[in-house]
Amino acid sequence: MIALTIAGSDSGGGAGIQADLKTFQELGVFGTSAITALTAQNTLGVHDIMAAEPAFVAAQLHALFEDFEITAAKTGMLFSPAIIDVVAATMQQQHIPLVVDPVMIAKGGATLLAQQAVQTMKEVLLPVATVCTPNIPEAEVLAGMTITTASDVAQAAQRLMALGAKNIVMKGGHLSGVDAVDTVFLEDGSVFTMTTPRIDTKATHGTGCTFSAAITAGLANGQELKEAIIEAKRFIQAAIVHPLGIGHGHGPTNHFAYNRYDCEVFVDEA
Ligand SMILES: Nc1ncnc2c1ncn2[C@@H]1O[C@H](COP(=O)(O)OP(=O)(O)OP(=O)(O)O)[C@@H](O)[C@H]1O
Ligand SMILES: Cc1ncc(COP(=O)(O)O)c(N)n1
Repeated sequence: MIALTIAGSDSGGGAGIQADLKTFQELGVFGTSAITALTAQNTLGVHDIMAAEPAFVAAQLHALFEDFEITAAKTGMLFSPAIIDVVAATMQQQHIPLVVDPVMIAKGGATLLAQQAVQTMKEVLLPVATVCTPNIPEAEVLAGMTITTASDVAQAAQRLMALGAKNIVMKGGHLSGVDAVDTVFLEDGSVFTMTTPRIDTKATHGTGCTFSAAITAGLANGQELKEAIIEAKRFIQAAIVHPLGIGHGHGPTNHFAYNRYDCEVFVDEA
């Protein structure tokens, strides 16, 4: 099976294209990539960004879809309105599941999505998203509201679905509490939460990239969306529980942990 990631390169290897390809590999999927930007980055932060020309992003996508039977794709850092336009136009023509991880700001605070690109993301990318996986700050920006309670989470998810995203995973990594709880809103109206113990660690660089790549790998393998989302939560939990101890800042998660450790994900249907 073949999956595609459309995202930025993280020279430090913990997030972006590198995290996505490692996750695809671990989950038994052949990974292809269209790179939207280069970042000079490590676990301490982003030093510099060089965006790709939108036409070159289009050229990469054309080369991939011309030759490969890609069965699922994901987006990560897209940086500019023009790159989002290219990606949305391409994905509109491809009838495969698309996971949109609406990456905006890196852990260290660097801007990975230009301010003026938020509107483009809402207008052209969310309508082609099979599933969108915002963290709380991203959901606040896209839904245009503050999120503090569970009912805010539900209202924000409804707003993103109204913009065209078919299914939503609201990630709870940025909330407080003893557990890391994600809430999933599916197209058929069903809602469920996924709960794992919150791990007290600094090694959470690229958690969102890894999680969305794992969902994409599951979809590429032909799993049902719900099954792919729950399996992705198991994957990211294993990757956080067993950090690698690399770098001096927010270290990368451990993409090799999944097949070696068994983590429980508690699923609660609302
Ligand atoms: N400390 C933690 N312990 C357990 N699970 C966590 C922790 N932090 C995040 N997660 C889980 O990791 C996944 C990614 O969530 P998160 O909210 O961190 O995404 P993100 O902010 O987009 O990540 P990033 O920007 O680092 O790529 C979610 O399933 C979330 O519940
Ligand atoms: C190329 C790229 N894509 C995504 C992230 C987000 O990951 P994080 O929020 O953990 O910094 C990143 N830092 N770099």
